[in-house]
Amino acid sequence: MLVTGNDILVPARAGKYGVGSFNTNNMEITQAIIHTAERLRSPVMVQMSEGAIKYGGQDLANIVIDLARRATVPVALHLDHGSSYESALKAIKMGFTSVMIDASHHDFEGNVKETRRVVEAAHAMGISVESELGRLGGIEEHIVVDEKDAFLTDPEEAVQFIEQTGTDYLAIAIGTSHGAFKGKGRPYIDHARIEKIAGLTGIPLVAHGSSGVPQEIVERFRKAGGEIGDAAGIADEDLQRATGFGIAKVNVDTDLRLASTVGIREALMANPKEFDPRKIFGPARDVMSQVIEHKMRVLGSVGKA
Ligand SMILES: O=C(COP(=O)(O)O)NO
Ligand SMILES: [Ca+2]
Ligand code: NA
Ligand SMILES: [Zn+2]
Repeated sequence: MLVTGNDILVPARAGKYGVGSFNTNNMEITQAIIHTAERLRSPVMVQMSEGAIKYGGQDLANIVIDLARRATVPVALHLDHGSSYESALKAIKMGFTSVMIDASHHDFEGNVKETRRVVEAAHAMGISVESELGRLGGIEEHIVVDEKDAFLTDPEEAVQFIEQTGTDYLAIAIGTSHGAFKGKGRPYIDHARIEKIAGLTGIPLVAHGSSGVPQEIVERFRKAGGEIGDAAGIADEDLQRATGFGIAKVNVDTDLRLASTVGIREALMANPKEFDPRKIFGPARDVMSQVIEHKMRVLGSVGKA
């Protein structure tokens, strides 16, 4: 069933488990996310960035909304990294049931102002809101945040920010970053900071940049002709510790990008004569499903629906 982000995340925070929020850009990715959630009886969030909206528009949103409505587990459609009030409102009009306003590149007051505007409008329409305090490293699709500017979330500021905005859930900067190269080897996650913020706040917390970049998938990507440097993601045990404190929404995009590309590359390599798109895009679903299943088991959302 199609539900709001709060319907999924408030129980997750209370139950100290995480729920995957997976980015989609087409039908096959959407099917892999929702069918795997149904198979494992797991709640799930499907998210579209502004880039995905540019790429697939209402067509893609309608695929997600229809699959979500027919799903036998709770599914929310979430706007990832909404960059403005207008973008958030447009997503709500498109049928999204959860929106992020990412105004974390503004100063505190600017972020509060923009976030509160979205919260008031979204709440008036029964939609829940994610906002962000602190700046992730790595590439945010429209904002390049280089290491020196990436600053971690201050726990006391987080309390103030939540009070002044009414945000339903909060993305915090705790050491993760977007993309396939999250720092040398195992990225540093500030568990003490997560524990402190969770201790001072009661709302679901969000971890961005939470792809694990499994080495097995990276190897398969290379073997199937893909080129990638020494890629690294967040370790499973780091995610498990984080969800134990209060991280309830866990964003995953890179793992599905790698998994779907592995499926397609392997299909093309194995059968040079193949030109039936179902035989080329279909295998991507299977590889993505394995990656999604692993993530849901790590987060503890299996059987929670
Ligand atoms: O935070 C993410 C995705 O992060 P990854 O690149 O680690 O999948 N989307 O908002
Ligand atoms: Ca941001
Ligand atoms: Na988001
Ligand atoms: Zn993100």
